[in-house]
Amino acid sequence: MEARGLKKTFGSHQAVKNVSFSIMHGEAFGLLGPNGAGKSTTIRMLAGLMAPDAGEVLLEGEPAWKHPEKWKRQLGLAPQQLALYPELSAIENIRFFGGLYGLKGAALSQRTDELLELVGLEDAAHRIAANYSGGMQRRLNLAITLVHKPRLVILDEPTVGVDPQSRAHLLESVRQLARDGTSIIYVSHYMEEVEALCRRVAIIDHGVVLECGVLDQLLGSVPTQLVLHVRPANSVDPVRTGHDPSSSFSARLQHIARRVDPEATGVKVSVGENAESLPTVLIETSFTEWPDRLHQLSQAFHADSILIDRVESRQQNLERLFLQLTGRALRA
Ligand SMILES: Nc1ncnc2c1ncn2[C@@H]1O[C@H](COP(=O)(O)OP(=O)(O)OP(=O)(O)O)[C@@H](O)[C@H]1O
Repeated sequence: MEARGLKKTFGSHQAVKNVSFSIMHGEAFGLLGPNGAGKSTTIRMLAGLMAPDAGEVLLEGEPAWKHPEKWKRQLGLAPQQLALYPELSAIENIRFFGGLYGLKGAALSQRTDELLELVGLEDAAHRIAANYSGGMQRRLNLAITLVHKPRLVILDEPTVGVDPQSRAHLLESVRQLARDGTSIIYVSHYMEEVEALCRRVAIIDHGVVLECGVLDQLLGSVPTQLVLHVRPANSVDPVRTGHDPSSSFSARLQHIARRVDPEATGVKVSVGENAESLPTVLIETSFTEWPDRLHQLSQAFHADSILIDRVESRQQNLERLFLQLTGRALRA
């Protein structure tokens, strides 16, 4: 499936300005962005629930609107708002929605059993959904989405507000789907879920795709960060005795940092960062450069009687990629 140049405006608000990406057969694709980025609007257009103002959705290279039956059969959307009947049990819900897709008899019974097992609701199968926890309702929502065995499943924030047990169940169900060859678009603002499930991602903000590609490659463009926790080697530590304000130690560090990195491109001194309120030194470089930088700094510190207590490596993750792309935290 491909989204090509999708646009959507509500009144004067351009919710989706220009969104393009494609999902390949059998892949788990993450659509990531903060609240209000335009994710739900995009997937509504992908699922044919909303017409774009411009652009189009392609299914196997053909405009999807030309084949509405195929579009409906091949796609399953689990929306953020639950789409189930609370007064029916899990079995009744699955059977009802299965019936809408023409399933009946032994095939419907078998599919119902498979789905109850996939989402782990066998024990609660006969209880009415209104009495389920929020997480169990989300799991039933997923089962209903899958009833017609769609080849592509779109999951819109499937774990928002669910308990840890249901979250684990949902994530395992998604992994199982992926193992079985179902294509998945996983929409979320939980970076760790997208990192755990998806091979490729698109990062969307203010209605545009900021980055799209293989997750590992995108993360490779995030600079390596090492935080050096340092202290003066002298036992009569001026910082601790109060004779010397920590700013003077900080000034020593600044001086060394500028000697090692005159352009101030990758070595920063931050004041009062660690538990002892001592300054820390941040090295930010490409993956290949950090060993040289660390070596230069440790030699300079040694010459100036400064000890490195600890070196902490910060993870290259989606949170930092988003920060690099937008200058903002993803959760903001
Ligand atoms: N039917 C609508 N009418 C008016 N504005 C809308 C409508 N649907 C969405 N919007 C607005 O469009 C923008 C994008 O909304 P959308 O729901 O697509 O974002 P999102 O990335 O899915 O965020 P969230 O995770 O909060 O749902 C938001 O500013 C939202 O308020």
